[in-house]
Amino acid sequence: MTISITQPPQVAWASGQFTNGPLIRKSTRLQNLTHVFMDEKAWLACDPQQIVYDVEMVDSAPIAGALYTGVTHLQPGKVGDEYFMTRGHFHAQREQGEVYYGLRGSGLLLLQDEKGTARLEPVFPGSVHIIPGFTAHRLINTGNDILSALAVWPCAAGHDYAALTQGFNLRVVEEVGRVQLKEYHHD
Ligand SMILES: O=P(O)(O)OC[C@H]1O[C@H](O)[C@H](O)[C@@H](O)[C@@H]1O
Ligand SMILES: [Fe+2]
Repeated sequence: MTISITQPPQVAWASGQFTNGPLIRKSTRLQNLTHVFMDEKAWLACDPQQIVYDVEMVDSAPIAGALYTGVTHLQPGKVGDEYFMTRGHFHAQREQGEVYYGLRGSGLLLLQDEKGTARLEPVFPGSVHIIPGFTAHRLINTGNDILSALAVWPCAAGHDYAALTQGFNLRVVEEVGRVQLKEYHHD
């Protein structure tokens, strides 16, 4: 019998930084987020090269039944008065869920079902978010520090961005120094 000990990937809980493991990294910049923020003029006035979020995920084989693990690091900032956020998506395989764990910073997880009903959960170090199937999800950074959250999701889930071209119905903005929610419908 041969026994082998394999070093697993390691993540530092306080920062969400991986220190080991086969990793894939992807940066999303303001220029990649066309029609994502409400204020088009403010978006055009921003530095297109500015990174909004980085995703670092464990490079695992997408075989049947497998899961992906990754950390999203969302920068603090705003476009106009709207806080930085991820693009957000439905899963291509709609029934597939996902789990997010807040690691650092503070923000909101926006969840929107297929009828367009939206709700929010606060994200903070240690928060656990069960994202059901048939639910679009987006992270929003309402704090002054990087918001980092670890995600675990089925490889089979895939991403469907096109289904959200009308955007999310709920927007999170800063008004007179406070976090405010706004209903928003694309015309
Ligand atoms: O795909 P986005 O909406 O840009 O979000 C960025 C990433 O956030 C999380 O880490 C999800 O688990 C990933 O599947 C997703 O790709
Ligand atoms: Fe997802």
